[in-house]
Parts: sequence; structure tokens; C-alpha cells
Amino acid sequence: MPAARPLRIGTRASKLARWQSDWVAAELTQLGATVEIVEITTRGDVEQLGPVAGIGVQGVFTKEIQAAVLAGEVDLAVHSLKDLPTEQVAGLVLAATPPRETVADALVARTGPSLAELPAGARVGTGSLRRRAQLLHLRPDLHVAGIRGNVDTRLRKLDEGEFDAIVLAAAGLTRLGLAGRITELLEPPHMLPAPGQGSLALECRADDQATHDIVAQLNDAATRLGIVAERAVLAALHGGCSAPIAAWGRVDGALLRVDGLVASLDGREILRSSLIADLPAADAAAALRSAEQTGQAVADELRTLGAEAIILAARQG
Ligand SMILES: NCc1[nH]cc(CCC(=O)O)c1CC(=O)O
Repeated sequence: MPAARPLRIGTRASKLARWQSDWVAAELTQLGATVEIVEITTRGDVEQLGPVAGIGVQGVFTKEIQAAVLAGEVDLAVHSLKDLPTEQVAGLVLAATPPRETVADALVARTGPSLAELPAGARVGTGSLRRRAQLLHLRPDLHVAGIRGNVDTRLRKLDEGEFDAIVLAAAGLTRLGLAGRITELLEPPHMLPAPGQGSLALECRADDQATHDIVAQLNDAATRLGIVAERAVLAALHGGCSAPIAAWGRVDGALLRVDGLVASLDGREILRSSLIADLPAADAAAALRSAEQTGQAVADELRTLGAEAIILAARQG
């Protein structure tokens, strides 16, 4: 009997992307699928010129992989959800968000174990406007400078002395077995995460029921509610990656808690909003609608506080 055609998984080739897609492949294999991994180069892998935020284009790590799914070259895209623009792409569906890794950011420092103990004027590397703004809010004396490249490259730049400290997603370091390099976890409420941080996004073609059915088994309902709320905050503020916007949604018993933040680039102005919603029991679709509405309500509150002016100013640099 001929073997069934394997389920082809499209992924970037970075170590972290491969860890994530290998994890998905192992999970799908456990569910009885035969899988094959296809590495795809994205614009974000090629253009290492400036900080990602400076590229000014959405989806630099995801577009080519989505195109390969739409073209039928692969069946499933594995992305870091944080890298996935909020605009729904016609013909694709988010089949699963597996259980989330930590949402925390991580300080990896050479010259002081914690943010509070970094020497005055220390040079801290991050390409993220969200991290920059929150770091400067806590430590206005720091020199925050852009850094690019994969996790290994960033750690090398730190070790070679280009920076006193860098800030990365704790999830990426943990997945790569590098959690030992973390000198301090930067957690909410002091450091709110990027929408989707620590979560994977598994996308397939909307008309590919077979792939959807097996991949959907990897979905974690609580993770999904959290990220739906976070992405609703981001979408409602039209923030993209050009402004410091953070959001954290999580299920707490029968409640959904959503925190949102908009900051000026220099970290001087920080707007915050937090809402708590009751999750309708035993109605998954209603719970997802509630998560989306709660995220939108957080964005509305941030707008009332003046978010639009701050986002506009950030966009103009
Ligand atoms: N391309 C940036 C990116 N996208 C996802 C992660 C980390 C993993 C995650 O947040 O899930 C990273 C690197 C970082 O922020 O340190």
C-alpha cells in the first residue's frame, strides 16, 4: 500500500524556529501523522540591516511561509505568534495555538545580575520598541541600542562586550535550553509582554479540513483566549510593530484578565488599562467573542487615556 502523503510543515530555519517546528512535528507524529519539515527563508532572515522595528513592514518572518501554504507547497505553517500580523490572510486559518511558554522577557546581563543593579548608563541591547520603552521607564539612565539576529547571535554580541545586557523573550531561551543564561526574569506588571509572546501559531489552508482536524488537537483553549484578547488590543490600536504596545491576556479560573500598555519611545509616558471578564462556561465560541471584546475594551480605554497621540508620535520616530 502506498504511504499517505506526509503533512509538510513550513518553518524558518533558525534554531528557535526549528525547535518549534520539530516540537510540532513530534506532537503530530504522536497523533499518527507522517510529517516532513520544509525550511523556508523569509525576508526577516535575509534583511539583517537594522532593528526589525525599523524595517517598517509587517510579517517579515511569516509572509513567505504563508505564501507557501496558500500555494500548496506546504500544508502547515509554524510561526512564533508574536511575529504574525493581526490582519487575517484570506484562505488561511489559525488551526491551533499550543500551550504557551512563559510570556516573560529575560535580562541576560554581564555587568550586574538584575535591571536594578546594572551600572548607571549601562548599554542594553534590544530591537523591540516595547522593551525599550518599558526599560527606559524603569531605568531612564540606560542606553538602549538596537540589536538584530537570532538568539545565538545576540548572545554572542553580548559576550563579545558590545552590550552590558540584552533583553530577549524568556520563551525562546528556555526552548533552546539556554534558560541558564537568564540573569533576571522581567515579568508583568513591570514588563508587559508583546501580544502573542511565548505562543506558537499553527496555520493551515482554510479548505484543508484534514490538516485542520489533526492540528487543531494541539490547540490549548486557555492560551487561545489569552492571545485573542492580546491581538484584539493590538489590532484595535492599529499599532503593528511601529509603536510600543504590550498586552497580556490569561485565564484565571472562570475569569479572563487582560492588561494593555501603550508607551512613548522614551518610556516617559506609559498608559495602562486592565480589565477582567467573566468567561461564559461551556461555550467556547462565546468565550472567544468575550476575549476579543475584552481586548477591544482595553484598547478603547487606552485610547481614552491618549494612546493615539503616543502611537502617532512613536511612528514619526
Ligand atoms: N523574531 C523575534 C522573535 N519572535 C519570537 C521570539 C521568541 C519566542 C516567543 O516570543 O515566542 C523572538 C525572539 C525574541 O523576542 O527574543
